[in-house]
Amino acid sequence: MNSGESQRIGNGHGGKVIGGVRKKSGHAHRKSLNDSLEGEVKAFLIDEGQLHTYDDLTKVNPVTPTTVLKCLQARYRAKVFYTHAGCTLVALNPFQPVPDLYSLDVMKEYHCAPQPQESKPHIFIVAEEAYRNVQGQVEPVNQSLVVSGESGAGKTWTSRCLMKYYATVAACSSLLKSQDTVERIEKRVLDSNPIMEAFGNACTLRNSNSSRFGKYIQLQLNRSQLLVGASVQTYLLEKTRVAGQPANERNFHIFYQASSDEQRREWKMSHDQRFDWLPNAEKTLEEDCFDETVEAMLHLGINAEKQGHIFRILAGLLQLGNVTFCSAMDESQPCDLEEKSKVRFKLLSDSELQTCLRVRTLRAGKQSALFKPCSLADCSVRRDCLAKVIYAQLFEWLVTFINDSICADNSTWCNFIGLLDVYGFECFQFNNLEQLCINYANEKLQQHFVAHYLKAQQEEYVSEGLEWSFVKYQDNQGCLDLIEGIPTGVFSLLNEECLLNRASDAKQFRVRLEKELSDNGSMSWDKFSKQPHFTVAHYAGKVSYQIEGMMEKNKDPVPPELIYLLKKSENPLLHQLFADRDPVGQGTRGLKQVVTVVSKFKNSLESLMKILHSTTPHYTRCIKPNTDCRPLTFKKEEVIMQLEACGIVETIHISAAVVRSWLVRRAVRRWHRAAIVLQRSWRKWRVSRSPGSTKLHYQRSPLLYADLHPDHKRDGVTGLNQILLEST
Ligand SMILES: Nc1ncnc2c1ncn2[C@@H]1O[C@H](COP(=O)(O)OP(=O)(O)OP(=O)(O)O)[C@@H](O)[C@H]1O
Repeated sequence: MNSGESQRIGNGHGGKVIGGVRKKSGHAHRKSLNDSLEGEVKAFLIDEGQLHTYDDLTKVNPVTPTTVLKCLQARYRAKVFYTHAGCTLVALNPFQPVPDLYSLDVMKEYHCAPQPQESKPHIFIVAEEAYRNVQGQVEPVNQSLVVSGESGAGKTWTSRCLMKYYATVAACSSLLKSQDTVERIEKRVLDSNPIMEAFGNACTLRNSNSSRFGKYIQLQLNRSQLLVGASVQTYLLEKTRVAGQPANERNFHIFYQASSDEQRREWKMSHDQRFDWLPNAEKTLEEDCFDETVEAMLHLGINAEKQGHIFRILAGLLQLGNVTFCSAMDESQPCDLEEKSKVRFKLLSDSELQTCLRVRTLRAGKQSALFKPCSLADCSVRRDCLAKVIYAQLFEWLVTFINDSICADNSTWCNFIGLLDVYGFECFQFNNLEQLCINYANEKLQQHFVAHYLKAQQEEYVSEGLEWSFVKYQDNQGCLDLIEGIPTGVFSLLNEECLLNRASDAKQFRVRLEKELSDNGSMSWDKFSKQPHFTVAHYAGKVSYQIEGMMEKNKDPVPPELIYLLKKSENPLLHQLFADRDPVGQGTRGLKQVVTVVSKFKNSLESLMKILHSTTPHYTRCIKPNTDCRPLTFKKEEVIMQLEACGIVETIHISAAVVRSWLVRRAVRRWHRAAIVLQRSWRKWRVSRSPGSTKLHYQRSPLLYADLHPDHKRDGVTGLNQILLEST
């Protein structure tokens, strides 16, 4: 997401840009690649011809960064892009279409397979497992598919595949009498994608179709497990992009889609007018498909009239971006508008807009008001602020509209499968509030992963009376306390600072942080840095955050006079977007009702975590094999950094420990005996599957049966209440 105006480390070519944090020096990476090319590792790697056959990394022995990397590399070379890593599916991005990998036939194959987990690793296994869990009604019935990875790794692609899978296997409409495609709910659910991507994605240095927001999509299923609706929740749209794009990047796709020659004619804009907020317009991307966006909008009920309002707003924003200011001759007067800025904004009264951008209104009581000319810099800030607030509100309106169009009535659905597509860890040369929020979200998800899978599994074995040799895992609670702790976490202190009726002072805030948080092991400071900053040791690596500008970003103030102006717009949609907005309730210094960016983000993340905790999660880690997005190119250094950042080796260790240390080594004998009983009384068992394990639940203790049939062979173990099987 946004790194402000800061320059990013590397440019997508140098290999230092971080989505999954690059936490080690080059030297350290070389070391981790070569550390153990001896003994067991050497012996394992000797049979290079076989490495691509390891479809589950828990079968690799020994599990080291080198062995895991080599297997993935061999599979990639063999054009095998999915590999299990215990409870996680690793998806390597091929960066080119792979014929028949996601075809209808392949979907059917996985959907109809008696044991899908025995088929080749594929994202459809994850999809099918989740789907069968819903059918099996084993608690928790609702499912979450968590897709993570750095920018360009393939999260959006994966989410789209998953949605298409459910829209196919859980299709409801074939049962309906209406053949009208507009009516088809699954089509409408899929149509939400091009709209959200047009308005929320942009071409960045790392990905030509980068999602600039996080999203959680709930696919709603009825009692017969048919898709009857969906809802979308979005997080942290990078709205700063609308009013300024990092060098060599672009604005949101929709601006390019809607400013073709044909569209310009319609909006009465000259075909050669240049827009400051439309950089790199000469680049034509696959994503610039206006017709698809418009068609999807129509399907979802955004009719031609509403579309007209939307596109007029977008055209107005581009015009606004061309407004520039220069100092007035007389300093006591408002700044002048540059000559080229005298275009008409068309959405608001021109004279009122020009006043609002250049003159601050200070209210003293209800009646009297003082007018103060803004500085040159302030004028630009107000212009950008106007654009950001309009675009963010428009995006929110679209999401609400989409939800109204695809969400099923509460009485018609009973379970859901949620797809979470979130941004990976970010670490740029300069990091600010956006990165802190994103990295905080990743810490929460990592904790969820650890808590759900690792901790829960260890506890489960203990409660089942099974022998378990504990595997160490990294607990990131300390880091979370540092960020979200009340009253002395970074977020709380930041909010406190923002509520004080005084101008923000980065140095002062830095001193406050040091005073309150110096005993937290996850926080540190570079004593030689001139810029006020703090460094957080995230589970995926250290990230330094600039303090300058952080308070302003957190307050995200919108001058009340801009909101008053927007409320008066003659564009019905723009008017509607701001009709209920209280102009003074937001971002005005000193007011209690200030809702800061971090408190909003923390609240929405807490709701998301609650949902995730109430579901059975399935994790997919997307890996970007090279930073240049080149087809079928595997850069070891790039991959290993991502594997380390998402803790995949640790995950494999634990999954492998689960399988080897007790499933196979100690308790397999008991399972041999129980299996035969299972075959006879299968119907009495309920099966729940997640990658890496299968659980069979029975009302009575499986141990009762364990002694009856001593000679049957399968890999698994009986606990006190469950039988756990190793997935093959
Ligand atoms: N399975 C796949 N097969 C073919 N191409 C793929 C696959 N996955 C990803 N890609 C290619 O990689 C590009 C980047 O993928 P995607 O947009 O899904 O990344 P992302 O992780 O969502 O990135 P961001 O966080 O920036 O949104 C896609 O536009 C597509 O060209």
